[in-house]
Amino acid sequence: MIRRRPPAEMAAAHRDGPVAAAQPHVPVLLDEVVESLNLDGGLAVDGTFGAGGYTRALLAADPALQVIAIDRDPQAIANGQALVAEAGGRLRLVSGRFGDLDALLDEAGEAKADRVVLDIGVSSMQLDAPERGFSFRNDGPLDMRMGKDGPSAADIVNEADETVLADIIYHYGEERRSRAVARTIHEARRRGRIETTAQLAELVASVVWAEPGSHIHPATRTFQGLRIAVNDELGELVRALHAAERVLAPGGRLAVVTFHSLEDRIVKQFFAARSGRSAQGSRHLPGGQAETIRSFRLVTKGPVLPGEAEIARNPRARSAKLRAGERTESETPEPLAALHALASLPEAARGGHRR
Ligand SMILES: C[S@@+](CC[C@H](N)C(=O)[O-])C[C@H]1O[C@@H](n2cnc3c(N)ncnc32)[C@H](O)[C@@H]1O
Repeated sequence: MIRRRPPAEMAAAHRDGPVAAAQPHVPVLLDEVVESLNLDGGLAVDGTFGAGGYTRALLAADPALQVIAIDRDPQAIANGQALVAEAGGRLRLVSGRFGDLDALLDEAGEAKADRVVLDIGVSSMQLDAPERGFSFRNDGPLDMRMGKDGPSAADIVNEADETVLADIIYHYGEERRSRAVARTIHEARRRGRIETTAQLAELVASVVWAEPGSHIHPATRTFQGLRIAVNDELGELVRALHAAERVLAPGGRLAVVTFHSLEDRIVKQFFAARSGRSAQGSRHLPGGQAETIRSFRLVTKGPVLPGEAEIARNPRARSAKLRAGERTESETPEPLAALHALASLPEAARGGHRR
């Protein structure tokens, strides 16, 4: 593995080097991500620019690397302009969704990439800004959109059928009391629109009780479910994995960091199918044999987890998992239908959101 600088030195460059600055979002598994990408010049795509933590480290770790960084949040793009200026022509910042990664690359005049990295989820800046409506800890409008387009959480909470709400909260939030939560919301909205995060958190807390000894707020799972639905987070992830598979040059690498089991299951199954570790996605040949197209070789055999020191420094890292693979020379196989199914709600919920 070509490592241009040892991780400690790289981290120091990341903190103190010419492209270092105060950061509101602490990057998770940073050294592990950079190492898993095995940088060697060419073009890297950071699909989740956020506060620029990964992009900054990639630029610092490999002076020959060009980076295209994507984010769907206009605020992240605006904040990133300072880093674009510092990077001396090596960084292009693109507004868009990582699910459209290949189309965005095409628009930037690039057909292939050598590295793709995704750090799934919300940034601390998004979570901590009450006006973005992601958190029940600070009252704010019930928005939760990472971009500024499409229905907000308030639209879904106030307009979706009760069964659709229950499905979102159950499947994307993994909340066992989903039906009770959906019923309570349905009844409350007859009295008026639910507009703020505190209003919703209070409604949820009236029917979901904190587990004994748990510090988790009773509304955590409901908020997670709504956030995933509002931003189509799992659908975006599935589209991005397939897009990365199409754009990566042979020998190119894909690294993905996830923060909960729904996301990790998708990434794990993708790499398992594409590296031939599971039969999913095998093509059946005449005569009945199955042929698996191995489009990736696993770089990480299992998930890479943060160490105790990182978790102590940054508690948000505690549920992070990194998986990485290297693109082989094989053709790009058919998309994995099973992954799209994993990202979708059951039939009842599809299209059930009345606008
Ligand atoms: C966890 S943060 C990334 C933090 C970044 N790695 C850093 O070190 O600063 C995730 C970012 O990805 C963005 N994002 C989430 N889903 C996206 C999507 N489908 N397309 C583009 N950006 C997305 C969010 O807006 C957020 O800024």
